[in-house]
Amino acid sequence: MNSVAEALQKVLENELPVRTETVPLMNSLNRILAEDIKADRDAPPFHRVTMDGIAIHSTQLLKKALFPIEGIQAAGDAQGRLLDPENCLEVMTGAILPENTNCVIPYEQVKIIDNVANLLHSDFTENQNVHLKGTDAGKGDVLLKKGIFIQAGTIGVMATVGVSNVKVVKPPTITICSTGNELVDITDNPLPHQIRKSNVYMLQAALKSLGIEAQTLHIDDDKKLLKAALEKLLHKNDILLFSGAVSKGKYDFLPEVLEDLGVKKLVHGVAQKPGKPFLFGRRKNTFVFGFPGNPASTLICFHLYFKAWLLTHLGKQRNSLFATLTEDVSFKRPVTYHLLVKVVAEKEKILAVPVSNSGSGDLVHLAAADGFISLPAHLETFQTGTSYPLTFLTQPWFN
Ligand SMILES: Nc1nc2c(c(=O)[nH]1)N[C@H]1C(S)=C(S)[C@@H](COP(=O)(O)OP(=O)(O)OC[C@H]3O[C@@H](n4cnc5c(N)ncnc54)[C@H](O)[C@@H]3O)O[C@H]1N2
Ligand code: MOO
Ligand SMILES: [Mg+2]
Repeated sequence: MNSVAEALQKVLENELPVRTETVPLMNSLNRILAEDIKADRDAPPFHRVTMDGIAIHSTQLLKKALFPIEGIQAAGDAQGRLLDPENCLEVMTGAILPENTNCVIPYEQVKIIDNVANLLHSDFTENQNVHLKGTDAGKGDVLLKKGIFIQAGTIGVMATVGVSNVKVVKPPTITICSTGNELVDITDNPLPHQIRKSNVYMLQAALKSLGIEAQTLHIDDDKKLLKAALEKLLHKNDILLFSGAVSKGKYDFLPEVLEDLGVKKLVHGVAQKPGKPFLFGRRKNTFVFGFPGNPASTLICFHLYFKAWLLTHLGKQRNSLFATLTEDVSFKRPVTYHLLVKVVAEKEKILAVPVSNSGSGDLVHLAAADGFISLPAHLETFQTGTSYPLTFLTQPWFN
């Protein structure tokens, strides 16, 4: 059986062809940037006043404390000029610094009587309270690199350099398929032996938080129906996400039907808990992920294999993160144990507090976890204070 690292490697080495599209700026939120964004001028574009007050020339500070006011430079006014260096101009935050001045003194530190500003002290320096032109970036500098996830701050940067349409990665076409005769829709009243198909909604939500809308389809545990549905799905999609039907049951037809349809199985079975029967295969440029049906197995495999693969090929730089156990854990089987945890920040450490649960079918405690830490297969005891790789379930763009 594959180790987690081997399975991940076998998934990651499959190239996902990437398409791009240009969208209006506001439609780019939660998408991946597909072009570098450069500064169209210096940032800031002019010497920007950062406090409301008076602007003077700093050479006057040693000579005098009284500065007659010549006028006002407001934000939005074209650059004015101080005519007499012994005078001052009132200036407002956001204004361009007037010519012949180089120092801004806030109103709180002057007293104005009869249109003359009296400095309360002389402890000011050149460029004080001035955000100098080009401090943050020069014209032509790359401000945003392709491959980043577009968030509010990123939108702000693009707006400031006048990008109204932006090139982003086009999401792949994905269908999420549930399998199982026990499953009913969420609007149905399940009979005692039935459950609602929660995995479909969970996967749809996980994709949505990556900015991807997916279709859904339910297929009953029937080999012929599954084959007919799959034949169509393989033609219409870049990616198929299945939940269920990948294990050893009499009605777990997915592996066999995929094989019949020429889908090459590259992974089936991983030495991990949960998620042992995880399946990954491809037919040409259509990729199939078979997540084991138990909810925790489905969501953990989604993050560990599918998301890792997708983001890698969409050009997103990925972070690795470790979290420190807050209690001793033992797990005696020689497989990687993905332990659900709450994540707590304490001083410079990220702590992983185990979330007790009754196994991979326990959706209630899955929802209470922030993520999972992966405890290596070659150890049986994991002591308080030791650290392990953390995958977030709740911070979609972090890992
Ligand atoms: N003899 C063996 N039995 C099982 C093995 C094994 O190795 N040998 N593996 C176990 C493991 S581990 C898992 S995980 C499950 C995986 O099973 P399948 O992927 O075949 O999934 P199903 O049998 O169809 O369903 C399992 C479980 O999940 C529930 N489920 C399925 N889809 C949904 C959905 N959309 N929403 C909510 N819940 C769903 C389903 O009702 C079952 O309870 O197999 C073990 N068995
Ligand atoms: O994926 Mo299974 O948990 O190991 O039930
Ligand atoms: Mg099964």
